[in-house]
Amino acid sequence: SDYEEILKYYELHETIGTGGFAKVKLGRHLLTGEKVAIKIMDKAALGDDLPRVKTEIDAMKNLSHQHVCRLYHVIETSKKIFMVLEYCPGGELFDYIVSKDCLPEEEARVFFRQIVSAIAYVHSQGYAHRDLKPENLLIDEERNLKLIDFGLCAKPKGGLDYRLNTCCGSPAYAAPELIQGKAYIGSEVRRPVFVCLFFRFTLGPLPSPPHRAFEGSAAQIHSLRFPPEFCWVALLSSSPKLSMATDQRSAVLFLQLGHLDEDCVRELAVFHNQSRESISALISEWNYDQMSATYLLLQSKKARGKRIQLRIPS
Ligand SMILES: COc1cccc(Nc2ncc(-c3ccc(C(=O)NCC(=O)Nc4ccccc4)cc3)c(OCC3CCNCC3)n2)c1
Repeated sequence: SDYEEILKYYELHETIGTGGFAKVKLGRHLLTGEKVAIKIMDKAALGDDLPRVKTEIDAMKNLSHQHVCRLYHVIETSKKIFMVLEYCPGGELFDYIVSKDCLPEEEARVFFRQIVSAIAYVHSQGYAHRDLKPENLLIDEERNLKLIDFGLCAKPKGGLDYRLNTCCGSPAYAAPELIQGKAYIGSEVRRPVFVCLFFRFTLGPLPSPPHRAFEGSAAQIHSLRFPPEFCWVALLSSSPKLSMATDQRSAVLFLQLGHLDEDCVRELAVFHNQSRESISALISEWNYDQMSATYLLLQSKKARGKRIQLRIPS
């Protein structure tokens, strides 16, 4: 069956989300005990959207950043594609904001910085996300944000400055220039909704269509009853450019990828009864198979201060 291969390495548990053509189940990696999110796509249902999934998988293989959800393992069978991804126990940012009614400014500021850092990084790798919304921002165990995407990301052929025309993403969160059908540059589209969602405001009846509220002068924005003390106008200014300082830490991460974590390599070498050199060579191929998935999950476990002991499957 199509589940034979995935069940060799993971337990499958309840469904935690369904997107357009994907179902996401909670899983557990047998060797490390780590929870994972397993995105299951049916190749027939994907139809001519299949290339977009390949684009997403290639994108994920090139994206390694502390605020972008990590891809661990890809398994393809005759009918299905399984993507084993980082599980975020905190769920969606959207639910978190609603549950707290409003975020304290300091917390909103930290989240906002993490989003800008993730987006700047994704852009620096030549990708435009194109469906940025609170449902696609998840909270990890340290209450940091992780950017995800349900396969809408685009790597414009003409590079990032190529003028994208397809109006995509979710209308409710779209920036004015998108709704007005203007050609836009993927990396410059405004994100007014984040300013709203993050700053204390009571969810009054949004003027319809919602994006109208962000046009023009600050006066209209008061109609959203923004507390005046927030200096948000700069973010909603008419020039869409957000200066995105890429986060230096992601560069460090890339360097780390060059040097594998000795403890994790040793644990795998012992488990597989192989030399550390042969294990390091296998991991460094980054085939997104069981070897690299186990290495990444051990590294994540170690980063959280947990023991990295591989279990002999019972
Ligand atoms: C505790 O209760 C809860 C409750 C809810 C969730 C969780 N946790 C939890 N952890 C992990 C996931 C997940 C991670 C990655 C991807 C993905 O598709 N990556 C691909 C990707 O990131 N591309 C990409 C990124 C950046 C640039 C370019 C491409 C898909 C799903 C999840 O999903 C559940 C859905 C539910 C519907 N809304 C969206 C999330 N849920 C936990």
